[in-house]
Formats: sequence, C-alpha cells, structure tokens
Amino acid sequence: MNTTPSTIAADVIVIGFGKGGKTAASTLGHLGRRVVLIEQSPLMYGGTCPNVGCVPTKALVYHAHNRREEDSPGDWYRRSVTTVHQLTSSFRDINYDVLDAHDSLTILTGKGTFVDPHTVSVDVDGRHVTVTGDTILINTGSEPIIPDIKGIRDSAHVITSTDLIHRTDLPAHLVIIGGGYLGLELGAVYRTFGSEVTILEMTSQILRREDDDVARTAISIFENEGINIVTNANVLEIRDGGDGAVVTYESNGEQFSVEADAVLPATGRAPATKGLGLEAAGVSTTPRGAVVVDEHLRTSQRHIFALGDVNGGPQFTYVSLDDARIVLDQLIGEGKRSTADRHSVPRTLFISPPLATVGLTEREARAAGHRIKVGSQNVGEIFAMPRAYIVEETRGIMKFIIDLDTDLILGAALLSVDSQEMINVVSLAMRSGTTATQLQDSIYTHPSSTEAFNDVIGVIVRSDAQASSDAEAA
Ligand SMILES: Cc1cc2nc3c(=O)[nH]c(=O)nc-3n(C[C@H](O)[C@H](O)[C@H](O)COP(=O)(O)OP(=O)(O)OC[C@H]3O[C@@H](n4cnc5c(N)ncnc54)[C@H](O)[C@@H]3O)c2cc1C
Ligand SMILES: NC(=O)c1ccc[n+]([C@@H]2O[C@H](COP(=O)([O-])OP(=O)(O)OC[C@H]3O[C@@H](n4cnc5c(N)ncnc54)[C@H](O)[C@@H]3O)[C@@H](O)[C@H]2O)c1
Repeated sequence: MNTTPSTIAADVIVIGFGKGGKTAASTLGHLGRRVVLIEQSPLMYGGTCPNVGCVPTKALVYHAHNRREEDSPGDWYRRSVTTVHQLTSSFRDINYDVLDAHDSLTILTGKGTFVDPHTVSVDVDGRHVTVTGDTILINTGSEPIIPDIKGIRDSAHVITSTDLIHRTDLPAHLVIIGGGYLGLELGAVYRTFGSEVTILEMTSQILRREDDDVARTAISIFENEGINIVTNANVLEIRDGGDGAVVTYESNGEQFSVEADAVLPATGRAPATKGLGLEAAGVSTTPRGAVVVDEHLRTSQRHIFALGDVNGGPQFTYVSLDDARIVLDQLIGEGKRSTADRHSVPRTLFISPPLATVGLTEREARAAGHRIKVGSQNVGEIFAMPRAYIVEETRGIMKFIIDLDTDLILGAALLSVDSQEMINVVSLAMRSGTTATQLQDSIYTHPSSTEAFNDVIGVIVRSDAQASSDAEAA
C-alpha cells in the first residue's frame, strides 16, 4: 500500500537525484533538516553519472580493452554490458539506501512540477502528493539534443547514448553524429569492442580547442584504430531500409551515403527544464532553457537554487558536486563560495589513452598576451616514465604551457595513460600557485605516471625568451 501522505511540509525540497542534489540532500538530512528528494525514475537514483553516464561508459572502456584473443567480439561485448549493468544497479541501490538512511529525509519517486514558488507536486504510484518547502534545489540535469535532420525522429535505428549502452548486441556499424565528448568516447569504445565506427562532425576539425600538436596526435591514434572521422559533415537525411538505416551526408561539396545498424546523435545536451513548471515558480530561464543563476546559484527566486547541468554551466559531475558546495555554503556555511572562484578546472576525454587538459592551450596563452615557454614530449620518449612501457601504452604527448615571467603553469594537455589522475595534480598546482619548477622537482613515486613531470616540464620545445633574444640579435 502507498503510505505516502498527500501533503508534506519540508525545510528543503530537492528536485532531481543528481550529484549536486543528492550531496546537498544528504548533508542537510544528516543535520536533521526535513528534506524531500524527488526523482522521476526508479532507474535513476543517483542521477545520470552512475546510471547512464560516466560510470557505465568508463566501465565499458575498461572492459573493451580486456577481451582475449579467444573471445568473440559479440560475446565479449554482451558479457561486458551485463557486468556493467550489475555495477550500475548496485550503485543505484547504494545511492538510494545511503539517502534513505536519514530519518528526516524522504525520497519520492515521480516527476516533480512546480505549482507555485514554494510548492511542488509529484505523482507517486498514482497518488498525488503536494510538497511545500522553504528552500528548493533544482537538480534535474540535461537531456540529449536531437538535431533537426530529415527522418531522424522516424528511424528505428536512431538511439540515445542510454539506449546504446543498454543494448546487448554489438552494432556492426555505428554512425555517430557529432565528434565531441560523447561521440569520441563512445566511438573509441565501440571500435575497440569491434564495431565499424563513423563519426560525422559538422565543424572542420575534432578537438578544435586543443593545440595542433595535441589534436594531431589524438587524431592519428583514432586513424590507426580504424575510426572513420568525417569533418565538415552536413547530415541531410536518415532513412530506414533493409536491416538498418542509410545516413546521407554532404562533406566538402560531395554527397555520401553510409549504412548503419545504429545511429547515435551526440550533438550536445540541453538543460532538462521541460515540464518543471518554472513559470509557476517565477524562475527565469535563458533562451536555451537553462535556469538563470547568480554566482551563488540562486535563481530569480532567492529561495530557489539550481545545481548541475540544469543551470547551463559546464556539464561535468564534479562541477555539479562543486555547485552543491556553493549552495550548502549559502544554506549552512559562511556564504563565501561562488562560481567566480572556480579556476583551473580539469577535464578528461576518456579515449585510449585519455586526453586530460587544464587551463590555457598554447594558442590561448599567446592570444591572452602571455610570454610563454612550452615543455613537451611524446610519451614514448619520456624516460623518467617507465610506466608507459610497463602497461604497454606508449602513445600520446604531454605538454605544459608555462608563464616565462612568473614560472606559473598556465595550462597542460596530457594525452597519456593515467592522465585522468595526473591532471588533478597539475590543476591543484595551478590553484595553489605552485611553480612549474616546483612541480618538475617534486618527489613522485616510482614507477608512476606522474614522475613524467620530472622530465617533460624541463624539455622546452618553444620559448618566447629565445624568440626575443633572436629578435635582439637580428
Ligand atoms: C554518456 C555520458 C557520459 C558522461 N561522462 C562523464 C564523465 O566521464 N565525467 C563527467 O564529469 N561527466 C560526464 N558526463 C556528464 C555528467 O553525467 C553530467 O554532467 C552530470 O551527471 C550532471 O549531474 P546533475 O547533478 O546536473 O544531474 P543528473 O545526474 O543528470 O541528475 C538529474 C536527475 O534529475 C531527474 N529529473 C529530471 N527532471 C525531473 C523532474 N521534473 N522531477 C524529478 N526528477 C527529475 C533525472 O531523472 C536525473 O536522475 C557524462 C554524460 C553522459 C550522458
Ligand atoms: N569525459 C567527460 O567528462 C564527458 C563525457 C561525455 C559527456 N560529457 C558531457 O556531456 C556533454 C554532452 O556531450 P556531447 O558530446 O553530446 O556534446 P559536445 O558539446 O561535447 O559535442 C557535440 C559535438 O557535436 C557537433 N555537432 C552539433 N550538431 C551537429 C550536427 N547537426 N551534425 C554534426 N555534428 C554536430 C558539435 O560541433 C560538437 O563537436 C558534454 O558537454 C560534456 O560536458 C562529459
């Protein structure tokens, strides 16, 4: 029997069980605040990341590389997907149980909709529940953008990333529209599992924010893996026929058609605000549908906050977590934290090897007027880093952009085994004002990947000091 009361008065309502929302809910619940956490789907306790985002996709990267010669690609893929689902299912249960353990916290499963600025309605198992709250946190995440392409909504073979990682049959040919985070990561992982992969990117280059040397190294790795990347691609139509879909696109003035048994649009994600009733709450949104927030993540209604992807900020789990720190600081702290304090936030693209970056690229540093020097080496040539040889992954490049005048690190790009870990050290160094020389001369364990810094930072391949002295001599 559904015993949920039809009205609940709460101190804090959290709409959406994402990283920011659950962290804030748990902390406030622990302090005895009456918290109601509303999640629309029983398959999403814990949010996107552990259920259909970071965790399953990175687990698939791991499993894709572990196939033995004797395993057939299809069987290995099916086995991997099953194992990954067991993992996500256990994470989902843990997420629910940890929050449910707080006496003052109630989890309601149903879609939350604002009725007015202090009231949210939820249908729980067919029963209408009205929740009132002094403070409300919106943490509803984002959803895939489906581009306006002829036939895309009619094709049975067009799938989301969630559909893709849940299917147990390995697609023979996967066509991905968009060569950003999702397109490159999933393209790389399905290629490793054994699919033929074509990525159709509309701009003139993938990884276009990166410097040419870094982008070129990554692109040559993709090419060697046999991933077909088409740039300047304008997808014209998707039409079902036979066992799959035919994707027609135009690139550099020529028209092409490619057959696919799965087509994944990976063209960005938009804030999930549809059906939330934000108008009833008096909460403003941007033209792209993101909730408008100030640097303390307060919306146009002071008692309503928005955390994570829904506020239109960078779409990363750790940014949503940091949003929770800011909101908690407003609610129970000193009110000092703000999004304006955030800098040197690292990123990792989980291809193989991963590409982890932080701060400025060489191009951006020069454009910003810095005099710089660049320390860089190919991973296979970093003799201080035998780990690359130990784990048989010597592909990649590491690059540091250093301010010539202050010796501070302005940015780094690490395309290397373990770079998702190393980049956090660089990011911390940048935030704490550690100089490049200090980072280079630090004591690191051996054999580790971080000890590469002992070499790379000192291998200066370009320096504005050299350029100025050459100019003086001339
Ligand atoms: C395939 C994929 C891989 C990714 N990989 C990475 C990665 O490696 N690293 C990384 O940092 N980021 C990654 N991301 C991005 C990351 O998952 C998101 O930035 C992050 O999960 C956003 O968290 P959030 O707190 O905003 O909300 P989410 O975790 O998205 O949670 C929002 C929740 O709100 C619920 N909800 C929505 N509307 C309502 C409503 N009206 N009522 C009740 N509930 C509602 C949803 O069901 C969902 O559970 C990935 C994303 C995807 C899709
Ligand atoms: N490792 C990670 O941290 C990670 C992994 C996956 C996703 N994410 C997050 O999820 C978000 C969504 O990822 P995403 O890859 O969907 O978005 P994205 O913004 O990273 O990339 C979208 C790509 O699609 C291209 N594109 C857009 N419309 C197109 C069209 N009609 N035809 C062809 N190409 C088109 C864009 O030029 C761009 O390169 C990212 O912003 C990222 O923050 C993070």
